[in-house]
Amino acid sequence: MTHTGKPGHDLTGDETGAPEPDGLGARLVVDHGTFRLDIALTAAPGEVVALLGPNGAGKSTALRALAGLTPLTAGHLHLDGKKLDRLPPESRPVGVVFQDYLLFPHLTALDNVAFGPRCQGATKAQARATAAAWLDRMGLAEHSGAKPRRLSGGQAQRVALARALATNPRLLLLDEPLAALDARTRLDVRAQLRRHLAAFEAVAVLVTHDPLDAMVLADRLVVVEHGRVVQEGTPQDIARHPRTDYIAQLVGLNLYTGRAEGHTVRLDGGPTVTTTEDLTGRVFVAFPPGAVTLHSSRPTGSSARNLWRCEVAGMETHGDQIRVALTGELPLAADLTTVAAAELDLHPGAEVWATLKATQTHAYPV
Ligand SMILES: Nc1ncnc2c1ncn2[C@@H]1O[C@H](COP(=O)(O)OP(=O)(O)OP(=O)(O)O)[C@@H](O)[C@H]1O
Repeated sequence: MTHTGKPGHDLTGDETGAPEPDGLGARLVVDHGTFRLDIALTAAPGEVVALLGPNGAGKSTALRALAGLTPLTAGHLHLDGKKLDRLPPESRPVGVVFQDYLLFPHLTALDNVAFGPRCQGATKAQARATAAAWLDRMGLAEHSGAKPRRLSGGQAQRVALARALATNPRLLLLDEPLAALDARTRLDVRAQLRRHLAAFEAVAVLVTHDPLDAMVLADRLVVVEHGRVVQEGTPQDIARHPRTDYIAQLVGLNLYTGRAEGHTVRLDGGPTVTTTEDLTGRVFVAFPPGAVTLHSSRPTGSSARNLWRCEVAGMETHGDQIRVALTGELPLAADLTTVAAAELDLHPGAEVWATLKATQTHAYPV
């Protein structure tokens, strides 16, 4: 991947008169009645950024604003130093892969891909040659004469990607690129898409509410909730240091805030937790559900510094484990094997004791 490693882009752009760097520099403000999107978004050429967030967070609105399908209420949009705000969608150097691909049903795969170059002024022969090269690169050469209805979901996805890339976009937008695929196809297509995105030298922005897609496909995640950016960083950084409940749930962690004094954190409105980190002041404390051990009676002689009395609020299968939701002194999720759940005679309302080793917790400043 061709990371330029450029430091933070100028977000204010023309407001300061500073030249805009290559890549994407945007502040997208869109008013939809009671909903307001207001996010800053920057990306260097070669970077893949995922907008991740729950339903209704504003991800699609952001994508539509980048594509020019929804006008900005305020803010700005620069790409490779050029201002795009007022350009109509068809004049923007932007390629879009829509969630359901939106291939032209009456055109062959080849002509679907040739459509963009044709619109850009290529002759029919040139456009078809470009399209054939892209289909070949996508491993679809033998399907070039097929109409979309004869293509599998994974093949249609690649045709849509080829169609977007055939126009040489400086910004590639992908809206939930894998959502239309079944679980098995998804795995393959995700791996292929990752390779194509890695080879793409301009900016790619994808929208997803699937954390796995985001983590596998993107170099950087921008998490959006209620129209605002709540956290951004590398997938590893976000998984290790979630800063909202939504992100903690996505990455499967129990997350709390509190005040640290050395190795002890007094959780907001809750008990204390002993951690390995030595911190002072406001902190987050996170730990995985698998780090919690449950006991049917108060354990004696346990070396765990963290011991809480809880009540089982609910249980559900989670992979090959049982995830137990607990209330009480400290609301938390615990994962245990089916055998362990049976031995503990767990059921909603059951009283249990939870222990957690300090070494399994992770504290970091708010
Ligand atoms: N054209 C529109 N007019 C009015 N409100 C809109 C319009 N488009 C979206 N909204 C509202 O804006 C908010 C954000 O919607 P958006 O589709 O951008 O969210 P999202 O994060 O993409 O969600 P999802 O994952 O469900 O697609 C929602 O409250 C939605 O109802």
